[in-house]
Amino acid sequence: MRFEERYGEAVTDSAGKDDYEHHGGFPRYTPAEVGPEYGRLVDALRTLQDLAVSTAPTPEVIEDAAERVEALIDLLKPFAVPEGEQPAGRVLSLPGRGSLLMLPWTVEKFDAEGVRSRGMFRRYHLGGNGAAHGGTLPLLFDDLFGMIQHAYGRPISRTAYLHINYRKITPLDTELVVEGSVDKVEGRKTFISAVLKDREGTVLADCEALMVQLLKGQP
Ligand SMILES: CCCCCCCCCCCC(=O)SCCNC(=O)CCNC(=O)[C@H](O)C(C)(C)COP(=O)(O)OP(=O)(O)OC[C@H]1O[C@@H](n2cnc3c(N)ncnc32)[C@H](O)[C@@H]1OP(=O)(O)O
Repeated sequence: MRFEERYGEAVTDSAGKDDYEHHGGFPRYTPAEVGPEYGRLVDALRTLQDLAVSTAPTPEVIEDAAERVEALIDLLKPFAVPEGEQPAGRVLSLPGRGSLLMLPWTVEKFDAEGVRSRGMFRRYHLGGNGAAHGGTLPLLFDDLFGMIQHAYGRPISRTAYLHINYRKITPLDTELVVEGSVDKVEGRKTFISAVLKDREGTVLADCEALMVQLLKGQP
């Protein structure tokens, strides 16, 4: 069953029940409806990112590629919309919710007990010597924590701190799983932790964070 079918109702329900005054100055985010062509585009753009950082073309090919990318920019530019209206980041069924910024991982558990997501770091996440760049792990954890506290029913909050322990090298092109949950809530503060493991269950990294609920109008 697709994530949207399984969890879309719960996500929409909790978003609808929120008192929006408690969401600081954030726009209202709702799941986006898109056709299969959107996932196709995002997937192609991810492969393009992989190739952009892993190829050494001739000057002629680079020139040709630059012209094609510039043509793509001209095609998409007229469709720019304000934050919250773009599908990117709001398509729950797609890896990384359809956002190029996010890790292309797929959520497979989303409830008050926690969130679990599965996927791979790709070539464009390379740090050095075959390992994922250290800066890509906070992105994975921070986005997971946003979802964890949303699934828990907490209002939109911002990360006050995020502490990662890098326990082992995080490999590229290898299926991994990350899972976390709320540890405790104290007033505006939500303490969350999560663990990144490989398929054998080896811990690659663990992370704990404090997220602070935004006050009315807080950016
Ligand atoms: C559809 C899909 C879902 C979609 C879901 C979408 C989710 C979107 C989530 C977006 C997440 C982000 O953007 S995160 C982006 C990265 N983070 C940021 O940019 C945050 C920048 N920092 C800030 O804005 C601020 O510092 C805040 C909001 C975090 C806190 O400031 P504040 O509101 O003035 O609160 P303040 O009084 O300082 O602190 C409140 C309490 O927290 C404690 N506290 C605050 N900071 C810390 C800290 N670093 N370490 C320890 N404790 C701290 C204080 O001691 C206090 O405890 P006590 O005295 O009460 O005990």
